[in-house]
Amino acid sequence: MSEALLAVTDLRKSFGALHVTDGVSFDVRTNELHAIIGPNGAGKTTLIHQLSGALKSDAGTVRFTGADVTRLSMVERVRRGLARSFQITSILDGFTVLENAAMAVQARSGSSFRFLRPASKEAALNDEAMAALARVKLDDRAHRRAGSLSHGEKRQLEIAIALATGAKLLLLDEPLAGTGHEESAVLVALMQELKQSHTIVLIEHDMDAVFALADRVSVLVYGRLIATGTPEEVRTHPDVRAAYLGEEEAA
Ligand SMILES: Nc1ncnc2c1ncn2[C@@H]1O[C@H](COP(=O)(O)OP(=O)(O)OP(=O)(O)O)[C@@H](O)[C@H]1O
Repeated sequence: MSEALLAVTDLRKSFGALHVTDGVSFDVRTNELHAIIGPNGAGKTTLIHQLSGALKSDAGTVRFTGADVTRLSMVERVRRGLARSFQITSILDGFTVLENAAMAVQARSGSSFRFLRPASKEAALNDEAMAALARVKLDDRAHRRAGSLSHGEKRQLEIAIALATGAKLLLLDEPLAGTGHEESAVLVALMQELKQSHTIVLIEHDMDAVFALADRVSVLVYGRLIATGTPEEVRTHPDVRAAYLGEEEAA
């Protein structure tokens, strides 16, 4: 767990006069779960968009597997294994769960299945898609319409879609938002398991989940990282307690 899979240096993004990402530098090591926390409006989602390529950075660099990807599009970053778990809106409700995952495999592999005849091509796509669904424990829902899934299951499907793209690093933006207690427990267990094989950058407001899952935590406040460390280091950091975790934690 030492090599940096993702290295972010002095990243910047402004909207008008508002410096939303204000010189952010951090790295994510292979096979770590790195959580980014911060108060509402701190700039977490903007940062994730800059990492995924959904938003162009004004300045700074993003390096992934040693290569500079700062100017690459989102599609090119996904091809290299940097995938954001897409919002629920990107799930195609009218298609089955399996078809949704298979489309992600196809988007990634394009040419790699070209030599197969159509029937075996479809079988190969479906095998990979089923493997991704099995990873998120949705294989028993494979033939249901995606629109019939519960909210939590849709979150699982989003993660399966990211896995099906062949992601090495998963960018997860508030996967627990809007989930109930049971759904949230399923997703936490899933992330616990996924971090054995994947590197994960997690944005999450649920602090119990963050402190249970994260190897390291970075704290973003007004577009700047005020601390990066183990959950314990961050929890006891005086600036973090003052700026973010609040009086009840500091008491
Ligand atoms: N496209 C945009 N144009 C103008 N301002 C924006 C834009 N996107 C984000 N902002 C502003 O940037 C700031 C950071 O927003 P962002 O959504 O990145 O924060 P966040 O930490 O993810 O917040 P939350 O925890 O509430 O999801 C906010 O003040 C927001 O209003």
